[in-house]
Amino acid sequence: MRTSWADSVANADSSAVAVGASTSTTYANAADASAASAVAAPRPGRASYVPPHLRNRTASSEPPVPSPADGSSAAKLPPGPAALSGGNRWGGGPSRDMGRAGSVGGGQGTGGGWGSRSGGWDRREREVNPFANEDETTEAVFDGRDTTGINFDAYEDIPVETSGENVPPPVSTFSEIDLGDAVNENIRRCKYVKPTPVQRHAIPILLAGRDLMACAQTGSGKTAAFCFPIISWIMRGPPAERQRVSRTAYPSALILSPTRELSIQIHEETRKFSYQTGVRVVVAYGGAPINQQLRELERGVDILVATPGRLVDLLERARVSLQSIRYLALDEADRMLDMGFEPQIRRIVEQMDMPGRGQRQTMLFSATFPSEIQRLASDFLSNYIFLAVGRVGSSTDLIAQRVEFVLDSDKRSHLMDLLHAQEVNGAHGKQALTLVFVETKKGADSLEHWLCMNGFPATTIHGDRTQQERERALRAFKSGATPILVATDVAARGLDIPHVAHVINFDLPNDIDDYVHRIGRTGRAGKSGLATAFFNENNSSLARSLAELMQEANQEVPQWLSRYAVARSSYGGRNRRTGGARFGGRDFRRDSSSRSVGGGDYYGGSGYGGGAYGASSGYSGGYGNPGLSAWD
Ligand SMILES: Nc1ncnc2c1ncn2[C@@H]1O[C@H](COP(=O)(O)OP(=O)(O)OP(=O)(O)O)[C@@H](O)[C@H]1O
Repeated sequence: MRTSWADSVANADSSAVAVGASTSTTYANAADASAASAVAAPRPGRASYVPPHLRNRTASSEPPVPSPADGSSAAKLPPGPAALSGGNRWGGGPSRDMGRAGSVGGGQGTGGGWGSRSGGWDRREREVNPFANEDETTEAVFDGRDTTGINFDAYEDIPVETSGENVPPPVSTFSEIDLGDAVNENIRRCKYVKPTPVQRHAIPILLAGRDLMACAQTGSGKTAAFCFPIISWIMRGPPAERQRVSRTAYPSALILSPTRELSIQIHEETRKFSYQTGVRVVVAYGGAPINQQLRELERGVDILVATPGRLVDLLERARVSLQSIRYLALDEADRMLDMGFEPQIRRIVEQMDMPGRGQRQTMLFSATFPSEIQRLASDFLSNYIFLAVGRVGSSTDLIAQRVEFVLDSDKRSHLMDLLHAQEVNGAHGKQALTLVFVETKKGADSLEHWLCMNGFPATTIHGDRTQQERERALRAFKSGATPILVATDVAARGLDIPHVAHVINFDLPNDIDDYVHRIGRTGRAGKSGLATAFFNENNSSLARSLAELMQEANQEVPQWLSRYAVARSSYGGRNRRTGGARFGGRDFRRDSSSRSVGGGDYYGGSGYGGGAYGASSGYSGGYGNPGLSAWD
């Protein structure tokens, strides 16, 4: 495999520049008043992994921890999945939570006292601190720019729509939610001051044990929205049945994501959120040696973060069983259910040993949710709530979008002009990161080479690179050692890279949702960002949806683009977004027309109808063909 020149440079540099996974210094001063440090207790001498719900177990005669007088903690807790079904749905066997610290009399089997898990943390003292060093190093490289341009209040006025039966009310603060002391402490460590809108709505819904399909803008904190409830539930939940078949791991929660890098990132985030809770998180993804992942699994796992391909491998080897799964989260759920992935997901969810819908809690999250995919997704959900924060599939107003008409033959020189201008005016700080999206893996290699030859430090990430190369490239980019990353869609979704100032769509995607995810790599967590797209005749099928999207996001639409959009419409161009300014927080269940098979979708177009999704969208190549795909 080729090793990129830039990577070698970056590799050398990165020994001097440690990479911070996620910096949020803007949220300094965060201190949830109710947060209190979890107290580590002496470690009992146990050799094998013990799941969190059993770790505090002492003598069965231990008195229950009394409920707080003010009724906080347990009193505030809504009934969870177990309570909803009248007890332990998963365990069938004898109750194993007797004497567990935090087990409160009168609870519904779930107990309370989330913050009182005060003993028996056999692993906590050895746990590597996932917060170590991240702020100082990254901020040193980025010149403290994280403190500028923050506008988290930008999300305040965002329209929110929920549908479904008995939707639990939203909360305004983390302390209202009472996720437990240890999680609260981690929220403080993450410097999250208050929940984002999707968190305000989704967390209470999930804590109430409800299934959820949630759609919220890129960079708006969806990861924490599903991680916090999962961690809290596992900390306090009823014991899942664990048949100790040798070497088979029985996770309680499964988080699936479409790319290796995203799974790695979710794992890192989840480790932070669950630090010192005793909840053990393991990641499994393709392209990396399986033996190490097997060893990690053998040590025990509560939350398994995985890509579908590697998970199927582990299931086939009987090294993982899904029979104890109580929480299933699909991140980038619309991608997980598109043509490339759906069969694999169905196999994992419906044909292995995972409890059926209604027997587990299922949560689907994405920034885009085409109605056709919603329809498919409903197979996995039970009496679910649909939550839309912002316009479904819209970009945030925080991202300034520009579209320029550039012929293919002029793209490179135009790119160079942009990069030079960026360098000269320093508009985005001294270490602004630029992410350049191209359509093909070959195109990515060739552009990276050309940039490097012209003195621009670039690296690349795509499906033909080894996993090691991919991770090295991403590290070099994140750290600023190689501030230009040329990428295919493998980097389009979910990646949270704090200092991306500019996303350039060198080649526009065929599908507007891909555009939404790509530009969403900038303008995250309330920060502003810039997205530039090179448009020409070859992209005319995207003109209408692009113009509408820009309009919705209060961006100036060039007249020439409007003309393309109109021309496209009059030729009956397919467009999923002809709903225009209509609020996209729409549950497909409420749109009777969307029920007809092959009919128009919510957006008024027919792009998704009759299976057009995927086939017409460029997914058919890279994503649709698992053999060629990096999506494993
Ligand atoms: N309550 C909060 N306060 C401050 N920052 C937050 C909060 N919640 C999340 N963040 C930060 O916001 C950033 C974006 O979060 P996240 O990656 O979960 O977004 P997302 O909605 O999943 O985006 P995408 O759709 O691109 O996957 C992260 O850096 C995260 O640490």
